[in-house]
Amino acid sequence: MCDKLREFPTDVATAPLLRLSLLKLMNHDAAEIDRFINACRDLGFFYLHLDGPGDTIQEQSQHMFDIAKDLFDLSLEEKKKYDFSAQRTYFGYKHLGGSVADRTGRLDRNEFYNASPRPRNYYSLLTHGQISRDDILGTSEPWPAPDVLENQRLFLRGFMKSARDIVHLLLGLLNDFLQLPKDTLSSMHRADVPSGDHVRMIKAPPQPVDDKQVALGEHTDFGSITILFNRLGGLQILPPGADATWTYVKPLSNHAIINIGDALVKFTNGVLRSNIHRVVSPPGAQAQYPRYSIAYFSRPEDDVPLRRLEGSALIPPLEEGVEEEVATSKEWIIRRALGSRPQVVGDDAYDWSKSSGTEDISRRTTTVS
Ligand SMILES: O=C(O)CCC(=O)C(=O)O
Ligand SMILES: [Fe+2]
Repeated sequence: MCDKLREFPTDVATAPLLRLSLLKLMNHDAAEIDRFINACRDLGFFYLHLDGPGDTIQEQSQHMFDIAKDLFDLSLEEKKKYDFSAQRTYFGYKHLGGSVADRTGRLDRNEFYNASPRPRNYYSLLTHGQISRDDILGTSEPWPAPDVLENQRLFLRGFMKSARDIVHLLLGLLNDFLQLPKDTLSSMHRADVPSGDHVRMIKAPPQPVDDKQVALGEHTDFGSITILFNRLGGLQILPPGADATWTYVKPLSNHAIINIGDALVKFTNGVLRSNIHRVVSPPGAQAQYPRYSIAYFSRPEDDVPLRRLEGSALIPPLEEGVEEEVATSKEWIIRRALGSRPQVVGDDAYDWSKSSGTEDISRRTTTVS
């Protein structure tokens, strides 16, 4: 399949992510499931080979890149009409430099747009029986959206449905591994209940050769599982351990990049790992091109408390004396997503700790598991 990957330099070290097969996981191949579990525990990042059952989402992801290009080609004035952050939502547009990207207070070098699968009044329509419960992913954007997205609403919905199917397969396998009561994880990710699920389109322009900075600041993802499509390098992960150094994740054709987010770390008291990652300028000759990426974020339903789950012998108890600071999924995401935006939280955006997630657990510098 032609997916416009550009040549990745051969002299750059890359992260040794496992390459897992969607087909094998769907077929409950025991060895593949073991590899999957190891990937979720050790790094929290892996490649998912999509050929076969993932052909549709691969095709959809190609089209998502076209949509992203059309979207970001709009004028800044037009795009800013869809910045709703003053209304304390992370849905909508974030302009270039709209968030703090590192501890020294430098600003990011990317713009992005978070598109929700549901119409703004989806839940009230649902309550009043005006749309059916099995109209799983809604039919429009929750907030006003530019025509380039409005016109693609059905398509976006199809893409998100494909992504959700993969997420639910993976949640089911994790549920089995953790020996949690059946459907514990999937029942916290129901499609017809409010959640922060969305697709993000990102664009990072080429940076001045002599002034390259972090394009997207280091973070762990806030939710459960992320499905990411990359064509250019630039994504880097920080493996566990005190001596770890940033390592590029090389985009592979016919593969998505999957990673675990904070919610699964909290649910499992650190059995699963949410890896710290960031985006820098693409390596080598790739740096001259604008970098687009597409991410689907799956998050627990808004009201789900992010805390250790009961009911699994595999999830260790909290350490003696440790009390969990419990936030709901929605509170956690709002704090993290908007906490680094000066436009929303003022000077607090420069206090890195105020928008942090499970990074300290992710480093694994104090405990060995
Ligand atoms: O653009 C990428 O490759 C990664 C984006 C990312 O980590 C995010 O949006 O959370
Ligand atoms: Fe991320």
